[in-house]
Amino acid sequence: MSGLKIVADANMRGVEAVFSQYGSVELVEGRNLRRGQLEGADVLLVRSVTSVDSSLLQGTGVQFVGTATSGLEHVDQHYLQTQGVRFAHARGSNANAVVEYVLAGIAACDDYLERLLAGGVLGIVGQGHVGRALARCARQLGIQLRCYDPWLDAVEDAAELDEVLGVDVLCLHPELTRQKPWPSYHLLDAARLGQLPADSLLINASRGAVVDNAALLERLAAAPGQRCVMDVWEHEPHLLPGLLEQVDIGTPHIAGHSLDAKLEGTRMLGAALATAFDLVPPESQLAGPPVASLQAPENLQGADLLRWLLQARYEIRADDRALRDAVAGAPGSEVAAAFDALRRDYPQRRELRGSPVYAPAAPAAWASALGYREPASGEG
Ligand SMILES: NC(=O)c1ccc[n+]([C@@H]2O[C@H](COP(=O)([O-])OP(=O)(O)OC[C@H]3O[C@@H](n4cnc5c(N)ncnc54)[C@H](O)[C@@H]3O)[C@@H](O)[C@H]2O)c1
Ligand SMILES: O=C(O)[C@H](O)[C@H](O)COP(=O)(O)O
Repeated sequence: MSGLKIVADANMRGVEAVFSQYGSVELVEGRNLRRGQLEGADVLLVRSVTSVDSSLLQGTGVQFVGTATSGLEHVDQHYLQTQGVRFAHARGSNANAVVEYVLAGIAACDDYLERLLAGGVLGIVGQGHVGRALARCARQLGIQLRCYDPWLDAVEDAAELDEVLGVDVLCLHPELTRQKPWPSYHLLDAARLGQLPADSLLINASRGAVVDNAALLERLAAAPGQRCVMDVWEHEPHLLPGLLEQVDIGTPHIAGHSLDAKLEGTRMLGAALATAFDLVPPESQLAGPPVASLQAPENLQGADLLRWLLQARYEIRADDRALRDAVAGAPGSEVAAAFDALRRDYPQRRELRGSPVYAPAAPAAWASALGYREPASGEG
């Protein structure tokens, strides 16, 4: 079956290259997608900003929904199932991008990188694609870990939540769920925020509502030594007034937005559509342009060298500045549009993983931890 009508979020990299072999591709703005725009559509491809449920799909002919994301709470999967609509997601496509974001955040905040390399402890909540990838990388860097994911039977470096809250750097990577007995919604409420060591770093790159944002604002006011990196916000694209000013680094939900991750998400959906409709696999290989090799400064070693490597491809402070500049002085009603615009027009970011890097002073384990490689001879 081909000649499909495919409606896709315009912010899905490579979507025309992959999907035009299966039919016509119409690009739409995902945040405000309405049922009327799905007239005649067979396939709907979304990102996290589109709620996919009966109010969007009822009465349409959509037979396949794909989301180029890991988080799935914007999709009513039960409704899709009852309607016989096939569903695909892109879990794992952006895991490494988030890992690189988290490490860049740690490296950019005070001396947390030094603390972790000197025996400090990294806590990870959630051991799915992102949490496991972060744990694997941290182990290879020699960092001590405490991991918590009560939904899984086997977790390496497992610890109870109370112990995980007591670490130097706490990273949140659960999916957003209200399901009992272990909901992640408001997992960090006022009481649990109060359990964090007063000089610890909290990083949330999962979903905003995993942390009670009002309680976080109070915590940051009451514990001036508490550091915080926030990529996701409760009720985004709206921000709780005053919260951005209190966090050390704030970004507009772009932790997973490397070009490499976006292309991989599109590729995964193309492969899933081909399987669902028994079509030939996508022809497009969807690789980003080659990246120039990196050469580490010879005078750097230890944490300074690692910090250089972590920031060579991704400057997290630039994303923080862009968000602050965009919302500074903007009336509340314009903050959401500014937040969405930053995501829509996000600059091309490449991953360190797969990059050619010349860093002879780096321990061999770092290359496998971070996934970079030695440049081939003559590679520029
Ligand atoms: N900021 C970004 O750009 C970005 C990028 C990718 C993913 N995400 C978010 O991060 C989440 C994790 O991504 P992933 O790819 O690892 O998803 P995943 O589905 O592979 O893993 C989610 C994990 O969370 C665990 N979990 C659920 N409730 C929990 C709880 N109460 N406590 C601890 N663990 C719990 C699950 O058991 C699962 O192992 C996604 O669901 C998505 O919402 C954000
Ligand atoms: O869940 C995910 O995979 C990420 O949060 C994803 O990057 C969300 O970004 P969006 O789809 O809205 O661009």
